[in-house]
Amino acid sequence: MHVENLTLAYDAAPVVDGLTLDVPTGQLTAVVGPNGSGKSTLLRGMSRLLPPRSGQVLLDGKDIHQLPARELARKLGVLPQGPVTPEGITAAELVSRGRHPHRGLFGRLTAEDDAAIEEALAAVELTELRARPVDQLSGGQRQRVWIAMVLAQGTQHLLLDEPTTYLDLAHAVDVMNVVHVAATTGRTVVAVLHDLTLAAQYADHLVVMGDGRIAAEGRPADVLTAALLEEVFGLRATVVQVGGAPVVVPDRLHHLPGSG
Ligand SMILES: Nc1ncnc2c1ncn2[C@@H]1O[C@H](COP(=O)(O)OP(=O)(O)OP(=O)(O)O)[C@@H](O)[C@H]1O
Repeated sequence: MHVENLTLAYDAAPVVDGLTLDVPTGQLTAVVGPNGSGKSTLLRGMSRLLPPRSGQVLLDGKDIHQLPARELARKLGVLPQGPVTPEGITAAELVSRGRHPHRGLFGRLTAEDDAAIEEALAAVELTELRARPVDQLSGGQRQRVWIAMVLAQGTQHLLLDEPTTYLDLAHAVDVMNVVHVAATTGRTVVAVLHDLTLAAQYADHLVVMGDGRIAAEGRPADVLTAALLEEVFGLRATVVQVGGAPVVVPDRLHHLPGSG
């Protein structure tokens, strides 16, 4: 996947500003950055939810806006920020919607569809809750159902906007493990993440956004430095290496009122 000189806007001012990004194939790319830096907007632009002001997004060498919707849905799975759950739908029904792009003329689920749905539910440990209405699940369980839906779609490319929102740390790690497995089995994953430590632990490639542009990108250990955190996030922190990946320890004293 390649983003070329992409500019995105909701009104006059660009929110993503002439951004170029070569997404490494078959790897996990994490996009981090302060609130409002344009991460979700970038993902919307990459998934055709928002048309570009200028520039383009290429998938397998083709402009995503030139691809028929069904073909795009077979190649690209998207977890948007805050997806709206249809009323009364069960977990298994919602996950089965991930199979829509693959369904034939009469729309019946095939054995292959059933297997993909079961595998996705199991991957996020929701098999037992499959018959429950999604609007009766906890925020974290609901988030996992949506992730299962995207996984069931079985696409080569995945765009995930904050997949670990609402999740406790153990479930966040479980979901990141699932995402990591997807990447190690050849799928290309781009995930917006807020937790810098999780991002650094899992990402092959880290993209740091600041003000609609890429402030830095590369291997997490090279990118995530104290100087960058101060410059882009306005955060004073110490970065320590654990198991070869950087861990961010905020220097909270600098943020306490009256601490100067
Ligand atoms: N639908 C919209 N209409 C108008 N402006 C928007 C819309 N969505 C986002 N914006 C603005 O675009 C800018 C970037 O927002 P975006 O959601 O892409 O940032 P983000 O980096 O994902 O932030 P966060 O970390 O808070 O989720 C912000 O200034 C935001 O107010």
